[in-house]
Amino acid sequence: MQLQELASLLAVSRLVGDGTTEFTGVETDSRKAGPGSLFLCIPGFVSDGHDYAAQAVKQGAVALVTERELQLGVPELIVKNARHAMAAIASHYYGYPSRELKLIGVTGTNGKTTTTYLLEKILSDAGFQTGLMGNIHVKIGSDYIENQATNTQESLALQRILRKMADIGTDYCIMEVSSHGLDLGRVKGCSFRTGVFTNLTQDHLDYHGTMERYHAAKGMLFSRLGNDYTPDPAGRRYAVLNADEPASEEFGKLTAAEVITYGIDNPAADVRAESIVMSAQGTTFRCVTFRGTAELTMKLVGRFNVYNALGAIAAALAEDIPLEGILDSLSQVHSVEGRMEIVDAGQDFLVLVDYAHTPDGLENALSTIRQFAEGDVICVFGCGGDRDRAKRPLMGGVTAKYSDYLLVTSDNPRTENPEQILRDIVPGIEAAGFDPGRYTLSVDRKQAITEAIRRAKPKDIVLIAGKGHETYQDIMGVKHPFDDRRVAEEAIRGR
Ligand SMILES: CC(=O)N[C@H]1[C@@H](OP(=O)(O)OP(=O)(O)OC[C@H]2O[C@@H](n3ccc(=O)[nH]c3=O)[C@H](O)[C@@H]2O)O[C@H](CO)[C@@H](O)[C@@H]1O[C@H](C)C(=O)N[C@@H](C)C(=O)N[C@H](CCC(=O)O)C(=O)O
Ligand SMILES: Nc1ncnc2c1ncn2[C@@H]1O[C@H](COP(=O)(O)OP(=O)(O)OP(=O)(O)O)[C@@H](O)[C@H]1O
Ligand SMILES: N[C@H](CCC[C@H](N)C(=O)O)C(=O)O
Ligand SMILES: [Mg+2]
Repeated sequence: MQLQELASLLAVSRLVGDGTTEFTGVETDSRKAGPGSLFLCIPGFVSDGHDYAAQAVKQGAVALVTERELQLGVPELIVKNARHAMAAIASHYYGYPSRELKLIGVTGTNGKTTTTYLLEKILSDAGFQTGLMGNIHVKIGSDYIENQATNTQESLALQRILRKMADIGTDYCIMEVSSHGLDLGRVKGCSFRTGVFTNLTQDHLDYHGTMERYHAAKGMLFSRLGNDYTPDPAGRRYAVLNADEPASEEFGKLTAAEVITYGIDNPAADVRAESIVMSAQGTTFRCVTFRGTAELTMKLVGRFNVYNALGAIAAALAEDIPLEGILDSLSQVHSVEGRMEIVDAGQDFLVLVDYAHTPDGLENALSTIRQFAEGDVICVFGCGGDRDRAKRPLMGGVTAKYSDYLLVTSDNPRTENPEQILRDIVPGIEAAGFDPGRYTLSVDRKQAITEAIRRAKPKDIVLIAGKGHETYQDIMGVKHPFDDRRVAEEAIRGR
């Protein structure tokens, strides 16, 4: 492709040098920029891509997209906003792949991974070729690539993945859309078929600053849904909204897409769960929809998973998948990796690994466990570093409310002092009036898990929260191998 072709994408841009310069690849990371590539200079949070342009040119980059003239001996396309330009360029370079498949985005504070997983199962069981993008892995055809990057990829990586999916004839791509992804324009250029909203509770205030701005970021997914009322079913757009969530009303107004709602409490929801019966083995409910009513028995536990199932059902019904088929698929799901996952090494108490890492996630996980607990509830948890600090005491308060014993430990401290993160959690535990003799603080997560398991008596439940499927612990930028499930198994065997 020639550089001048990209200049035509943006009205406010300026070409310096030979516009006919051909490039054969696009990169934002100088370390990967090879001969013949176009290097995009992105100003980041830690460093500025412009500072790496010279390195990229040295490695063979033949042209640059920049926000200021760099004069490095190669042609430059100077743009106002490199991040926005990246999204436009990525979409163009990869040939607008989201137009060649049906893209379903799931956003919300909690439940994105679970909902995408359920929807992918339903659609693939219905005979469609599916792709998946989320923070456990990226699935392209039958290839699974573990996702070590962000939940929602940068636009360049995202469009590249969508191109691969489109090329192998993928019918549906189901992806998690994070608030960072929306705010940083990572999904600009994505033509979404459907947006699904799960819920909005506190998280990521370090990034968004206020709940209002966090709310507004989530709303972007819905304001983006098509404005072009195509009568052809293939061109229709749907906003699948949780009718029990206050934010849904506004998201419904933001979108031109057809709104389909789901819920438990709101009787006006288009897809509802009635007569819910929950147990430690699973959940049964009557599913009342605009395409009939049927009963579902699923192995997923907790009221929050009823919501996740309803969101998936509503989105699948919009795709004309028969209700019986949908419920049949859901009844087969055992658990989603790292979400209320049982660790069984033959012990006489229950050990669960769950990804709850927000106050609401913990409230859901623990209140569900409390309903079934016959013995004590022992909870191991921590809070991630370089993330929302305001949620730390709240997480302390929630765990104190539902647990009999707490082991407060490190999650991913990242670049923060692990001891300080623990100190930020404690005021919430104290404010809840929790007995100081019933909690311990230790930055060593392995030790905390081992101690929790040593303490467990028959019929107790140990919840190890926060890291779910993660197979590493990020300490000062170094990812040390760590898997809560393996550590728990070892501790059980070592008892
Ligand atoms: C705050 C944030 O979103 N940061 C993301 C951002 O990093 P950054 O802006 O700091 O990038 P940077 O390191 O300063 O580099 C700037 C530019 O210089 C380039 N560079 C850098 C070094 C070099 O040697 N050569 C070079 O060319 C980089 O490739 C980049 O283009 O761009 C990086 C590259 O795409 C991301 O990996 C990184 O995500 C980090 C890992 C992150 O922690 N993100 C979190 C906050 C996040 O996005 N989370 C959401 C929320 C999940 C949820 O809902 O719970 C998610 O979607 O995952
Ligand atoms: N609908 C829901 N409402 C509230 N809590 C939920 C819901 N679904 C799951 N959870 C809790 O939140 C945790 C994370 O769930 P899941 O991974 O599906 O969310 P996510 O939105 O993908 O999270 P992330 O933003 O980190 O990608 C689960 O382990 C569970 O404890
Ligand atoms: N997508 C979330 C994951 C948090 C997982 C938890 N283990 C932590 O490190 O805080 C985030 O980036 O905030
Ligand atoms: Mg997720």
